[in-house]
Formats: sequence, C-alpha cells, structure tokens
Amino acid sequence: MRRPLVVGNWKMNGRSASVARLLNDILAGIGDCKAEVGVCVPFVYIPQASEILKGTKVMLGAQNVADHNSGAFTGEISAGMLREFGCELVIVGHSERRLLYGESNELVASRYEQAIQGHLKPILCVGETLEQREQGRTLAVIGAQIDTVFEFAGVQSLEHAVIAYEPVWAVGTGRSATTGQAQEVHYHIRSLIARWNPEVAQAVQIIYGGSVKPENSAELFAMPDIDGGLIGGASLDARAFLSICHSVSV
Ligand SMILES: O=C(CO)COP(=O)(O)O
Repeated sequence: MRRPLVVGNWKMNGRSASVARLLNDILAGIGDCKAEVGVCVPFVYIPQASEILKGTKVMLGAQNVADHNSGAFTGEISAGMLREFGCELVIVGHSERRLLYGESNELVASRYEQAIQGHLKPILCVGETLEQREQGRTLAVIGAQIDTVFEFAGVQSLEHAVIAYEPVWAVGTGRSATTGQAQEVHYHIRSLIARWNPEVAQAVQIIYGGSVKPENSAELFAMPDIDGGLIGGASLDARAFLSICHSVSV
C-alpha cells in the first residue's frame, strides 16, 4: 500500500522571516495528516528550515543536487552537503531546470544517481510540453526521460525515489491536467516500470504537479495511480498547502 506524499516546491521564493512564518504555520496545522509531507526550500534557507523542522514529521528537501560528490563544480551543491543539513528529499529534473537551464536527460540522470548514492530521496520530475502533447508524443517523451534514469541508476533505485509527473503546460499556468489526463500518464509510467520490475512499480510513489490547488487536489489524489502532489504556487500559502495535504485519500 503506497502512502500519499505531498511536497511543496517553493522555487526561488521567500526571505528568512517568511520562511520561519510559513514553516511554523505548516507545523501548527499539520495535525494528524495522513500524507507524508515535505518542503523543498531554496538552498540558503536549508539550515534555518532544518532547525525549525527538526523532530517534526515534515521532511526537508532541496530543489536540485550536483551530479558529482565534490570537486571543481562552481555553483553546485552535493548530496552530502544537503544530508549534513538534514535534507531527506531533493527534486531533480524539474521542467524549469530542463527548459530554462538546459538540463538534459543525461544530466538529470547523473543528479538522480548522486542523490541515491548520497542517501537522499530524489523526486524525479518528468513531463511533456504543450507542443509535444499536441504532437501525440507525451508518452514517448516521458518514456525517454525515465529510461535514461534506469540506464544510469537501475530500476531498483526507484525503491528509494519518487516520480513526479508535471506536464509543462500545467506548471504555474493555473491550468491543471484533468484527472483523466493525469491518471493516464501515471498509469503509463507505472506500466513502464512494471515491465522491468512489477514489485517496484507497485511500490513507487508517483505524484502529480501542475496547478494543484485546494479546489482540485482531492479529485486528483483520488485517482488510483496518483499518490499525492508536488505543489508550487499553492505551497507558499500555509492554509492552501495544509488544505491540499489534508485532502489526500487513504
Ligand atoms: O512546478 C510545480 C511544482 O514543482 C508546480 O507549480 P504550480 O503548482 O505553481 O503549477
């Protein structure tokens, strides 16, 4: 039985005062939430967030991780560094990294592999652009994104990972995928994994991201292959984020 997972991706937002406020508000309202809950904060706020979240059930995460474990890689942050400051999760392959910063499937796979080796749980983001969807290439694009990771890190690594389906056209647009569109892709992803390893396919959490809000989260999370969400804009508002966390179906 897969436990639902809801993770906030704060992207490049916040200042230390608002980080403290938002985290404390989340902790105050998390109660007996049935979901596993995490927040992926900007790198510089990780030490602060780690102090606030220590001993709580809210997991801390980062938004990217280096594709090497140390050395001359200016601007990069390794998995070991993130672990040292209490991170358990890390997003890899977010569409903003792929599209705005040119991260290829191979680079994403190396980052994913470093996360696994460094005992961080990668949240591997996959998803198609609107153009790719309109060309009928959605499943092929996602298949290639996932296959590259399998080639680098092996399908067994998914025992320690999460997959997030985030259609690019739904990210930050206010236009979520319909439950049917999302379920179709989630089912496809699980079937791809099942061809390699049925047990891993049944166990891996596949979460949905792209304009998830309190108004649509329960419906999305009720779909059989949607195990929770990766939440952008709505995760910056404690009330909205908590409402999404509490809307999981178990
Ligand atoms: O990119 C996302 C989460 O990683 C989704 O962002 P929005 O929820 O703002 O659409």
